[in-house]
Amino acid sequence: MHVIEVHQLKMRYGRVDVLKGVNFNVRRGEVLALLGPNGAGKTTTIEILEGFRIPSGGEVNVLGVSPKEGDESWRAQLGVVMQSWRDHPKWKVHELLEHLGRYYEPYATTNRSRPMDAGELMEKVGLQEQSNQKVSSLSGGQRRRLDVAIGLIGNPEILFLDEPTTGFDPQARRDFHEVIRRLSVFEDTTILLTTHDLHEAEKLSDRILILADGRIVANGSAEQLAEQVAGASDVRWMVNNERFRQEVTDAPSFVQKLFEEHGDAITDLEVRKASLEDTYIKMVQQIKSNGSLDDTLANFEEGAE
Ligand SMILES: Nc1ncnc2c1ncn2[C@@H]1O[C@H](COP(=O)(O)OP(=O)(O)OP(=O)(O)O)[C@@H](O)[C@H]1O
Repeated sequence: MHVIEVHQLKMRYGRVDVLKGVNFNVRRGEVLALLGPNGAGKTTTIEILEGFRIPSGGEVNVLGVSPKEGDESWRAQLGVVMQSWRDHPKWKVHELLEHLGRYYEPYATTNRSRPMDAGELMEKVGLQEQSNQKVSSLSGGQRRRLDVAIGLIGNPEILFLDEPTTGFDPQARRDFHEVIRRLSVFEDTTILLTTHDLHEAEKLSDRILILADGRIVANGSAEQLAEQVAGASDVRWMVNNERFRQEVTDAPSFVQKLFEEHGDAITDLEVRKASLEDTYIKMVQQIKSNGSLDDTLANFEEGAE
């Protein structure tokens, strides 16, 4: 079942078309990463799904409801972590979470208890030591952990995270990844996140969408995206102390031919699969220089979930 459906979504600010017809669906329990260069329209897309912006065109459904018509009980099923919040400075961390949690009490269901326990949540996001601290006294990374906790307090069906790990130290990042994995596996929470950290996207998500030039230009797992870009593997080798390097699509047969040709003269052979970063950079560069993707890369939307 699709809990998010986006069809021909368009958004125009003044004379600029930021979204030119975006299509994608998300299944329950899926973790989806939305990637794209600065200004591509990721926040715009997420905020339309949250009901905070009205699109210029197209159809959007979140839990079967058009966000602009979503009522309080619809909203209570969503968790939202926006790009930056600087609110509630005088509240203590645990008081704020308990206070916000009370809003969700009437929306508990047999399948989903609401709210989450504030104490357990603080532990989950690593804020137990700051429980009695005022929000204004938190560091940037601690404040971001609180933002994530605020997004989770209502035990949401769908969690929207806009660059959630900005300012996280490596341990906080790892803890956060664990929280997301557990939510997806044990709570069947659907998660849509934006990030500029491609390792994070690769590690966390079941599926990746790349938004560029107002459209979804890639849609698939990190491996599927790499396969769609020509030269999916990077082969490096040495023959007679001379270094060689080539990008190839079929690494095993290329390496076999190398050995047939040079035999034992080959040293230092290395085959590296294209990383998500390689794929991403290649796709975005191609769009910048051509205004579109090559035919080989185009029409991802045909196969969009
Ligand atoms: N309220 C607005 N009025 C006019 N233009 C806007 C508005 N909000 C966003 N934009 C423009 O729309 C484009 C997309 O912005 P958006 O914040 O959605 O991009 P993004 O992909 O989230 O970028 P980033 O990675 O930098 O966060 C940008 O060019 C931005 O300047």
